Amino acid sequence: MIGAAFRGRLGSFDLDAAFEVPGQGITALFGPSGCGKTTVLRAIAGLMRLPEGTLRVNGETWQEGRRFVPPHRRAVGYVFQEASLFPHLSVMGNLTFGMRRHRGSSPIGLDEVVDLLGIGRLFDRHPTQLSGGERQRVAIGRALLSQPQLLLMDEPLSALDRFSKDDILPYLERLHAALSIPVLYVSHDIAEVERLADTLVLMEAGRVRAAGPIADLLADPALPLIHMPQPAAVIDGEVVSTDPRYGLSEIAVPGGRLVVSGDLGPPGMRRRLRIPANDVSLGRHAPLDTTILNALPARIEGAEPTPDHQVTVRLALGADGKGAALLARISRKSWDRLDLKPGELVVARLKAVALAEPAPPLSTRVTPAARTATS
Ligand SMILES: Nc1ncnc2c1ncn2[C@@H]1O[C@H](COP(=O)(O)OP(=O)(O)OP(=O)(O)O)[C@@H](O)[C@H]1O
Repeated sequence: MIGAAFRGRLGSFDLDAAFEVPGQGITALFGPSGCGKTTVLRAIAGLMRLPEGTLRVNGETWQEGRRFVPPHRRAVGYVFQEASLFPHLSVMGNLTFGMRRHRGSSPIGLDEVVDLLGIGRLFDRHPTQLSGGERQRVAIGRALLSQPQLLLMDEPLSALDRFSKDDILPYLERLHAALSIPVLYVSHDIAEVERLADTLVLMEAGRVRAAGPIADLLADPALPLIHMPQPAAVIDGEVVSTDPRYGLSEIAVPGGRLVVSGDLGPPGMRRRLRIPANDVSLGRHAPLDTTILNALPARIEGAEPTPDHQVTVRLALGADGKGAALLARISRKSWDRLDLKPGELVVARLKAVALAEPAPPLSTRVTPAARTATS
């Protein structure tokens, strides 16, 4: 468990942010520019001491009352927007600088980091000879080799162009799958957050508006995320089977099974699906004759009107309405014509193409089992 509460004033900015999140997985600190995300991260690293603060990280107290563990005594890896590599050192020199070998029960080895981040062939190069994405991968590797108990990432992709971002995201997903180190990830890009985060801390003007599992917050009618122009649901599932003849995979999700384009890996592999609300339509009956592969029963939980004559319908998959949260954005006219109401059972139709996360460029993903085998 990571419990943080910070209060203080920075110039004219008032911070009063408190949250408690799981001590594992990726937690995104998300919110508009200037809401205090970086300030919270710096306070967690101990780089800034706010007058009132409490911080506990997986059983250790780093700040409380007069107790303040100095930054160099906190086992934190920090990755900044721009990779701050030592220009005079090679990639290898940068990776091994400050490398700690024995901390915790399961130290991360150089080979494992190099393999996870795909940086083996860069060893002899200097930072000026690397692309932005490569530099950032090396910076992440260096942070991991300091054997952190907590990895802090402050908009690690924001200085990269779209192409480099797409290049590096799968590596972050691999880290997520392979390592047990908790990550606090600052971003104001919802697409990044939807793809990576397990938990979301939603910040607004120095306060924490909400904190919890990302799937819940995305579909919460009291929060602004569902009212974004293109809201989406994220659903974590597991590969059941693949069908190479049609290039499809079947994914078990809470409340049903979905057919997704592409080979998403061997049975049992965890996969995250992002389903834009605009790609979901609703009907009262299962379609008899359609090109749509996914038509699942779902219960209507509620509906939020939008300013442009549409309705964002909140659904829970499964006939019992106990499955994963799903969103559908439909026209106000369709909502009225079908006379839909909260509590009713409908059939949610999803376009198969809308389900796949961007195709993984790596032929395999490292699973937790693989890490256990190598550590
Ligand atoms: N040392 C400081 N002195 C005075 N004001 C500060 C200081 N550090 C940050 N601020 C102010 O605190 C507010 C929050 O800044 P912070 O960098 O934490 O926001 P952010 O959410 O990370 O923003 P962005 O997404 O743009 O990076 C801003 O208004 C900033 O100007």
